[in-house]
Amino acid sequence: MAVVDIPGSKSITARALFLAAAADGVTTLVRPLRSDDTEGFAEGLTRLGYRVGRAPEAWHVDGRPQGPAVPEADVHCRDGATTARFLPTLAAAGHGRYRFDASAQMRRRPLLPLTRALRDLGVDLRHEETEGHHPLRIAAAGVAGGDVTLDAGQSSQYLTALLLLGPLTREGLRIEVTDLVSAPYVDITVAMMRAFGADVRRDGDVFTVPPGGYRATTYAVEPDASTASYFFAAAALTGGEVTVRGLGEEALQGDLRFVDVLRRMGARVDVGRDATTVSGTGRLAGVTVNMRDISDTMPTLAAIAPFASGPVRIEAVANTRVKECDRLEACAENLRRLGVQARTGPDWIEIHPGTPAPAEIRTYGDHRVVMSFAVTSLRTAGITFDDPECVRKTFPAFHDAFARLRAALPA
Ligand SMILES: O=C(O)C1=C[C@@H](OP(=O)(O)O)[C@@H](O)[C@H](O)C1
Ligand SMILES: C=C(OP(=O)(O)O)C(=O)O
Repeated sequence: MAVVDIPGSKSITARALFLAAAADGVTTLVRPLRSDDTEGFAEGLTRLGYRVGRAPEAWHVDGRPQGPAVPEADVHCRDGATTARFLPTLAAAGHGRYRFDASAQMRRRPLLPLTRALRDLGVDLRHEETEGHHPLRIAAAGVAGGDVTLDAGQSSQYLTALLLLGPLTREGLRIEVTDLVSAPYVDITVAMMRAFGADVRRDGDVFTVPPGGYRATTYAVEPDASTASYFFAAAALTGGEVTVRGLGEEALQGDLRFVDVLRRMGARVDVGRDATTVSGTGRLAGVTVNMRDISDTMPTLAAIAPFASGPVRIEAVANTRVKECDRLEACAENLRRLGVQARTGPDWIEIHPGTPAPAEIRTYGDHRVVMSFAVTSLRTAGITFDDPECVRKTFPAFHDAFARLRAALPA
């Protein structure tokens, strides 16, 4: 039996940094995630003139409701889509000239529906090279607010960015959403905005956010539920038992629902008040599952799928093609490298039972490809990675933590 402490949620840390920066007063973030994505977010805030103190257990942010403290800044968002989509939106509410760029990987990822919506709201925003991609420049002069229509069918982060902006506008925002993927992430956003003193109303597809800003607070960051999926999958695969502390009934993150998929496949699952336990039963059934709400866990399921007694089909995950890499193709390609049959369609992947053979996994710089196939390696000797350290994006100490887990699970 293993009891695991998982690092803080990337999504919650990123939102908390935005909210803290925009709030009136000093916010304390307890147990934030320390990883490339969140350090990059904090670094971006520092570039914009915010004071962010990063002590080991807690981060302290001096909020500035009036916006960035510097009239000009050049911000590098690294690989983080939360940074690359939320920070320009925060800057737009201030006054100054700001340039944002990102890594080659993040430059390939889209953000046009968001930048279009910001322009519709009167923001002077220009893409420097390719329309809808980083790098971009903003001549910020505050945002009046008003009505805007948004297609968030490719990424919920566009909607999160606009919602976070709402209280910082002069008149508030009314956002009509025509499509929405990864919906539980929007629930995280709304819950956290409320924790920072803002009001959000939802009536079907319409979100209304009145003006009024945010209040500083002390905010404790939950463990990351997407990261926890590798540890839960490991229990289901090996017949071991894994308890993740700090993720229970009250968890904000939709990705905790991954345990329901494991339960359908045959694992025993107990979601308690403040912890979740998965026990493998030796049974792993095939399953057809719609993962539109929890697609960060698609690679986790794909990586244990060959060990199921029947085919595993994962549907409604077209958006995973515009993540750190094209995850549908990366998963299928790597499964085939292991000698497992896998097929993909526009928004699905189907994996057949098989016995994975040793191979090198092509990671495409995607942390989730590494962490997912590390689970496969619990039952397949000789799996290596061309870039194992890309886990730094969300979990720099993953390999040590996973080695400890391996030692605690049935061989
Ligand atoms: O808002 C967030 O923090 C996130 C939303 C999801 O992205 P999409 O909405 O682009 O699917 C998720 O995949 C990502 O890891 C984090
Ligand atoms: C898609 C991911 O990250 P982001 O979109 O925040 O870069 C992820 O962590 O799986």
